[in-house]
Amino acid sequence: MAGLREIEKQFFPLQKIQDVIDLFKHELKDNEPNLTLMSIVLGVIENILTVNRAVSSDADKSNTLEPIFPVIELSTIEALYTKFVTHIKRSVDKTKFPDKFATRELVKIVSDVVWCCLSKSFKDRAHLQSLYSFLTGNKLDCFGVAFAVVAAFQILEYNDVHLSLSEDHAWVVFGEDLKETAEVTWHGKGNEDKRGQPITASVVEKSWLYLNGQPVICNRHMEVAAIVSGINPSINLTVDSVEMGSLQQELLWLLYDLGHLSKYPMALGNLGDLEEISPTPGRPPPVDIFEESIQSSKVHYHNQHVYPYTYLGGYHYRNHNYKKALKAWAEATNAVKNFNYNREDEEIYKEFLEVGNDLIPTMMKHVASENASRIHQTSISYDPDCYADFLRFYDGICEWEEDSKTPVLHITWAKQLVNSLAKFDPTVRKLIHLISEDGEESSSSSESDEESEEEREIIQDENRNQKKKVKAKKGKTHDKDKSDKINGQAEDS
Ligand SMILES: CC1(C)CN=C(N2CCN(c3ncnc4sc(C(F)(F)C(F)(F)F)cc34)CC2)S1
Repeated sequence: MAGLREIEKQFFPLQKIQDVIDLFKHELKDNEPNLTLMSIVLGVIENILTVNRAVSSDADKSNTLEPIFPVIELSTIEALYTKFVTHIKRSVDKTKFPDKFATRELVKIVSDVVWCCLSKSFKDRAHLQSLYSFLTGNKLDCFGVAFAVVAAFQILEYNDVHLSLSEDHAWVVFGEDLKETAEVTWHGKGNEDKRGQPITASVVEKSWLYLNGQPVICNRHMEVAAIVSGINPSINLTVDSVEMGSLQQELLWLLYDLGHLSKYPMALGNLGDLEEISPTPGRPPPVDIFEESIQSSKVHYHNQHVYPYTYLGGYHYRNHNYKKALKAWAEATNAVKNFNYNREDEEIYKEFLEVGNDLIPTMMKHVASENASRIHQTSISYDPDCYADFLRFYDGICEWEEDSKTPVLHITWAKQLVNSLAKFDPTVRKLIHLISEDGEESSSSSESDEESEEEREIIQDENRNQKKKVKAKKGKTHDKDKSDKINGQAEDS
């Protein structure tokens, strides 16, 4: 790939959101959309609208209706574009790699070409995902490094190297019919990077971090979807740039209409979140988009993705549809239960920790206070479906922990389970049938005192097991802050 093509230059200067949409529309018509150009353009705009927000000295535009979209000059973009292309072409001697397809050795070299320029400072800050961040600040986050490697291979004219995405990690696939894999970036904190290594079946099996072999394998158009999905409109922890959010939303609808989100559940989830914040007239409601995300995971990834359900659960929780939230969360643990939890799966652990120990307890409290004022029948604490989904949520967490090297549950989980369980009315606890996987039914019409006796046994078992586990864990290595918590708990309990 040489310098910018004449046709690309004609879109500049970019002066409004529509100009960016037009540029992306043009690039997406091409079977080799220019990843480097689009990443730099989005990075420049994001930087101006979130990091270095220009506030005019006279009437501060931010309090008028007038948009503050920056003017993006061709010269700015071309200088950065040339810098990246030159850096890549100067660092890789293609004559040594005559093959049409990339080799593992070449993937490692290109990963090193990106890696060697990175500053060792913070990597999990916001706005470090684009080539703009790489070229102006020598900083990239985990996703950004993997994307930069793929963009570099496009410049080197290899069309077999593509981005492979799980729900918390990125790597590349390459070679004839993409059957090779390689780590090109790091993951998480305190983990040695494994760059250059293949992702083997034993690493992938029952691993959420590698989605049990069902990652999103991108083509060039889905790689454009990944950089659009990776746009971060946040100005700070509480304020988002309206213009950046609108640009992301419109670009995601463009990609959606072209069919490039159909196999990308997280991008659909991101779009659903944006539609909740600011609905686009004539477009489907957020729940339909979250449903498409779930369907995409079912159809293309054997329902192994978890985030589609937590997107939906979060949406229903925020909108006080507590019954539907519980159903989505039960389906989320139904997906995660097939994995074995390990120390690199912390992100999904934190999701479920928040659901089990914050969102559900808050919901049950909220509902309890509502009960006083509302007719009982409609409340979730009287609804057997809700109770069943509540139990399925925890059953999935327990099955996730089974056979895992790293424990999931600790005393706080058991305490919150007991608190939430007690918020369901005793009558509702008689109305459900517990059917085990081998179809064996346990009677549900048992007398309440027998039932509550049985439940007391379950809870006592749980506490006994927890105490055993907590004692055992004292000697076992675990992720730092959790073991501190557990040891702390052990003292209290
Ligand atoms: C339901 C949620 C808690 C709300 N946001 C969620 N996101 C936000 C967006 N997000 C994503 N959205 C689009 N694409 C990707 S690729 C990716 C990743 F593979 F992990 C990477 F590349 F390592 F960072 C992450 C991610 C990660 C998950 S999950």
